[in-house]
Amino acid sequence: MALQRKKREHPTGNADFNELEDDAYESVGFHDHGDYFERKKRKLQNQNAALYRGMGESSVSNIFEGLSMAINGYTNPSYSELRTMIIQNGGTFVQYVGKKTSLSFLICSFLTPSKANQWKHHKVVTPQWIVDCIRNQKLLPWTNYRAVHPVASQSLLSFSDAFKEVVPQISEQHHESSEVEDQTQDALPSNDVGQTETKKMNDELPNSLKFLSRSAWHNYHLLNTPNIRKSTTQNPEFLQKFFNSSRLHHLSTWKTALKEEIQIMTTSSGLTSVRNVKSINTKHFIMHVDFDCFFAAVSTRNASELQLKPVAVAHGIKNSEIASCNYEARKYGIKNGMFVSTAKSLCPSLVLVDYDFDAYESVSREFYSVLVDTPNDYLKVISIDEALLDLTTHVQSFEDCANIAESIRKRVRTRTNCDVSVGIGSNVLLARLALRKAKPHNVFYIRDEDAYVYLQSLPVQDLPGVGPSQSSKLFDLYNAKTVGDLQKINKHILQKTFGANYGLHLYNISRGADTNNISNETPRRSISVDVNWGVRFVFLEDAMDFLKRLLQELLNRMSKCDVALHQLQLRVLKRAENAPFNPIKYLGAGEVTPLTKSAMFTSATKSFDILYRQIVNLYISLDVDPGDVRGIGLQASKIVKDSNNEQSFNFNAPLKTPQKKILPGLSNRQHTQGQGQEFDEIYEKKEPSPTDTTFVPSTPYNLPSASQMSPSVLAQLPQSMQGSIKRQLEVQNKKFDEIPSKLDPLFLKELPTPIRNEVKEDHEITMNKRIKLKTHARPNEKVPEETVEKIQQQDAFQKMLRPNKKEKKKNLPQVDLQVLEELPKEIQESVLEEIKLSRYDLAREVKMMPNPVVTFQQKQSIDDLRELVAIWYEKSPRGPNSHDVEYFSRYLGRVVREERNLLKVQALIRWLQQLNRRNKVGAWQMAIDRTVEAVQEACLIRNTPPLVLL
Ligand SMILES: Nc1ccn([C@H]2C[C@H](O)[C@@H](COP(=O)(O)OP(=O)(O)OP(=O)(O)O)O2)c(=O)n1
Ligand SMILES: [Mg+2]
Ligand SMILES: [Mg+2]
Repeated sequence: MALQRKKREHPTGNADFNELEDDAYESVGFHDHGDYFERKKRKLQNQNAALYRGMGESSVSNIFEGLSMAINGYTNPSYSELRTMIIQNGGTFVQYVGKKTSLSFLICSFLTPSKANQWKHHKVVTPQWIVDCIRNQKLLPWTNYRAVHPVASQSLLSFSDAFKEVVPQISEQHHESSEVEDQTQDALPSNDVGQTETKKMNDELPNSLKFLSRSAWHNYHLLNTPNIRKSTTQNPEFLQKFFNSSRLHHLSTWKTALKEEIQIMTTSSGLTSVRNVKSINTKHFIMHVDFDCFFAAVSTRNASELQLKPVAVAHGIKNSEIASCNYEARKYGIKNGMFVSTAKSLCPSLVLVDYDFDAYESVSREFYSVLVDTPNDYLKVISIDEALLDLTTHVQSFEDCANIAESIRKRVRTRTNCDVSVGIGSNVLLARLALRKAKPHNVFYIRDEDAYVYLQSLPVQDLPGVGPSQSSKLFDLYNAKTVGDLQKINKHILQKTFGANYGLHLYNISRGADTNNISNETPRRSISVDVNWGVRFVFLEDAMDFLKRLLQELLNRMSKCDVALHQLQLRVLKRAENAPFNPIKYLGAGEVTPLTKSAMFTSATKSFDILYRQIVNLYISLDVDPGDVRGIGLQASKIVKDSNNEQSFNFNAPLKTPQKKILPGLSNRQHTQGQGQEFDEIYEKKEPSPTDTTFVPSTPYNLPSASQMSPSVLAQLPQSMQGSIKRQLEVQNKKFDEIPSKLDPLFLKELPTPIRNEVKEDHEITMNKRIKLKTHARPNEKVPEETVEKIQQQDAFQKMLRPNKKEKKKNLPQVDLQVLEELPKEIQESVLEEIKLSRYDLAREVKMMPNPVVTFQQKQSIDDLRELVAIWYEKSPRGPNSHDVEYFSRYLGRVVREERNLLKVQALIRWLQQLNRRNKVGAWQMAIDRTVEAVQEACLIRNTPPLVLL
């Protein structure tokens, strides 16, 4: 092909940029980056002009003639090589893209998801297209070189469809739907992103993506498919839709609502009189009522032809779970919770039906109204389809109970067209075991005298609280498979093996004895929001964005209950090591490792800003790669009524025992709302250990535990302060005149290390001096232990009000309580404000909300700052100027102290570390060390734990 040699016009006109050249090539100090961009722009324009001017000699072909092209991001070949190739082969190079429509091609290796979205209707090709076109001397089909994959030609799943995944309204259409799902699965990047492939991809990646982990990288690709993206946490409407479509969320919300309603109904109608049956000697008659295959039965209640066929309720696609299947389906071995694909392999004619949440709710209402109309001593909501009734004062025998049960069954059947089964026994355990036998469509009771023998044939796992680990231990150690085998094991041996309490529990339940009282309601102690489906992040910012939305949801729920929290737990499900990137369940969590981290707040809070800041810290300290997050949740615990901040919150009953401590306590297991059940199982409902807990001083007066409060000191305080402190002490349920003998070790343990050390040190140093002074003891005289302890306690409290050395330097007001008391109230308050500030910097946190954003070279977003840093690094290959390092370190320090944005600081330092990872330039490493040092200093000043930088 003959090479065309002709002079072409500069696309931006024939402007000569020579006169601008003087300063365009000067070296640039880091602090001058504002100018840097302007000069860079001019420099490039000059280079383009030069290229066009000299084209007469260097033009090699006209294959790109008439095409305008721009380059975006990091490319290989480089930006300038590509630019030369385009121009030399007849193309028009567009440096700054104004209107996308006038551009023929955008050349780039990768686009960020948002840019990919912006460019989805344009021709975006990889640099390889330019290279190959030139190599072949013709325009090759660009579609083979797409950098942005088109919105899939496959049928799209709308967001809600992705939850429904298919919409077979009692139909055989699921075959169609499986196809949709299969295509979606095809669109998923394969689980195994091979090393070579990763390397190849990395070579072409722009800097912002180069350092992504394999899992984040995988998610990046996954999320490039718009219909998948819509179904994940990346969708701003995700949470709302998730909760609307989540069966577990519905189940838990219904339960809470039902409990409240039933309590109101039974109290107002006077039907429930649990007090009548208090006596432990009374023989009880307990009834356990539960719908047979609830969802499946409700969904088919008006389709009699389906009732004889095997039917299951599920979202429809093969990797979704069966929520409920009818008893026809169970004949094939199908069970609730099984994957659709497994169920279909067991029974190919299985009919899948969709969820009908409204119908479940209305059927449940009918059911509960039947129960409320049944005379009873106590009615306990177990779930939407299940309840316990205590009939003790209304019946004489099991036969009476069975008659009532039959009547309940009949009435429910008439009203709902669905069946319930009923189990009866003298305690909850026996009623529950009887229910199992009664199912489906029946009533069964176990008399006390028959219980021992009846239980013998049951497998040990049928007993409540006997899980796989206990049953395998029983089998391994004692060859015990059935309850009969268990009955033969000596009580003491059981206690030795399983601990005193659980051993005794096993011994009792194997004999049908159950000490659980039906009316034992545990007060609600926590509220949580958890999401374990559709969670896919690429960048840290994705996780943070989502956590913001999750926190808002948690606060909405808390506000409905009118509570504030003392403890916040961040729960993360991390992809288990070696678990595939694509779990079997579509966008599910797959095999995960649960991680938790908690923050304690000494005074209850519901402030978005305070909580969000802690969440950022908690997330950072968990140090999970965003690409590996498969589930994420927040739990508010140690909740208190917001209005008076004094009582433990309880939905169901008046407060039994006020919480002993505000500080990390030893409360019992927790109840949760929301998507919590599954999470709680995963997290084993355990209280966080102190090492998992960050202590966040958020109380206006950061009290030592109540045990350290001296009444005489309290009495000296101004009225306003006394009131507040007393209220806090009341919550701690301590009498003011109680002075324990020792400093509370738990309190010390929960303080952040620097503060704990300070408190300890202070004690040690001052102890001798003060004790001698206070007791007027002679140098060698031994002061009684008791006196020493008392003085120590008073010191601990006084210390709070005493400015430390740093504060003295800052000329903060010294506190003289008598003077303070005499001051006008406003001034008192402002002085106290200062004290607070000096002690834990809390006042500043509250006053400064929202924190001022500290800008740097007029930039404030992490992305912009990263770009600046990248240019800085690129421009200083042998190391940065020391002034620039100082300048940057000071800036980061301010971000910690003023903007209080640890996330930003962490992102920037990590970014620098990443930039330097490849070349390992010593001078840069020193610069990084210096910035880290500056940041840690700032953390110290701010009194926050040191930043985790790995
Ligand atoms: N992990 C769970 C537990 C329950 N459910 C829903 C579907 C059930 O239909 C309903 C009631 O739960 P049951 O345990 O009572 O199960 P079924 O009523 O379906 O069957 P059974 O006849 O064994 O009670 O709650 C669910 O979707 N997911
Ligand atoms: Mg049921
Ligand atoms: Mg049930």
